[in-house]
Amino acid sequence: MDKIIDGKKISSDIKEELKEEVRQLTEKGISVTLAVVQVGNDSASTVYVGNKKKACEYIGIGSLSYELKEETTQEELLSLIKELNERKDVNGILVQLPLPKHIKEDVIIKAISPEKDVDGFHPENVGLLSTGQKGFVSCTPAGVIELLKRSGITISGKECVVIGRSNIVGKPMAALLIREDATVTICHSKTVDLKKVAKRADILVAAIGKPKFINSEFIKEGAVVIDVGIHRLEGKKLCGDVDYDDVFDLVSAITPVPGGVGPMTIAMLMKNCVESAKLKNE
Ligand SMILES: Nc1nc2c(c(=O)[nH]1)N[C@@H](CN(C=O)c1ccc(C(=O)N[C@@H](CCC(=O)O)C(=O)O)cc1)CN2
Repeated sequence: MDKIIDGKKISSDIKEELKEEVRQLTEKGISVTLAVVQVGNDSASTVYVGNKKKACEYIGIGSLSYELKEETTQEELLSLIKELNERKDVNGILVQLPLPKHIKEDVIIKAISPEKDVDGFHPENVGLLSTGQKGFVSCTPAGVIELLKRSGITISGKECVVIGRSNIVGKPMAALLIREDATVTICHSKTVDLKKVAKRADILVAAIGKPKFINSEFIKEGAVVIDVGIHRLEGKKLCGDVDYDDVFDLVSAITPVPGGVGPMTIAMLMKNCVESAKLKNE
């Protein structure tokens, strides 16, 4: 097993597999189309949306692009989603987050048809995951599971600690680890003695949103460390929630930032798009 978990390589393997799958679907007359919606011009979102469209193009997934201005109202966005829900030629809808402050994310997420919710954010899909049923799973945590499995890291029976309880990462991450038969603890800002709890982890998932917050004092020797954070430091260098250099000698495996979990988010989105097209044509 490599010590550095290469998300770039693993995501690129997944994209190759999906390319072949889409080729076979096309032969059967099944097309895959993702509608990509961005409201406003947050620079990071523009990069992510651009990378999603590039991935679609590479795999052979059609993409429809909607670049809406910052002042777009919630009603206008809801009306676009209604139109996309009804379109027979669209099987996936993605609304890039964060949305401008005047638009309620939960209202928008709920408006997307669960069958087209390739982000896995709709409460119906979240409910299916937490009750152990089939549905779309949020791409970042799904990507973490895929990284672990494809790196030969056993999850079953392991003590896993997830730091962060967001609806998009922390909570679905915990549900997925439970589904893989891990023993899971979720920590958050009110956790008493975070270092002590984190040090229990065989697999530690950091999704706190604080640059280089996790140092060697949080790590048990030999732990696997998965860093979900992405922060742009002054001078534009990227780092994660984990102080990579400080923990490196202690861990048995670790995801870098960039090149770890980030690229997996897009690969898993592509996987969900292909899945939704297959389900529609069953
Ligand atoms: N509708 C959604 N919005 C957002 C999601 C999401 O899954 N669905 N997740 C994040 C942003 N995100 C995808 O949209 C995302 C973040 C990071 C990466 C990535 O590949 N990161 C690279 C570094 C890229 C860079 O140079 O900035 C890496 O870690 O190697 C992909 C997707 C919030 N919004």
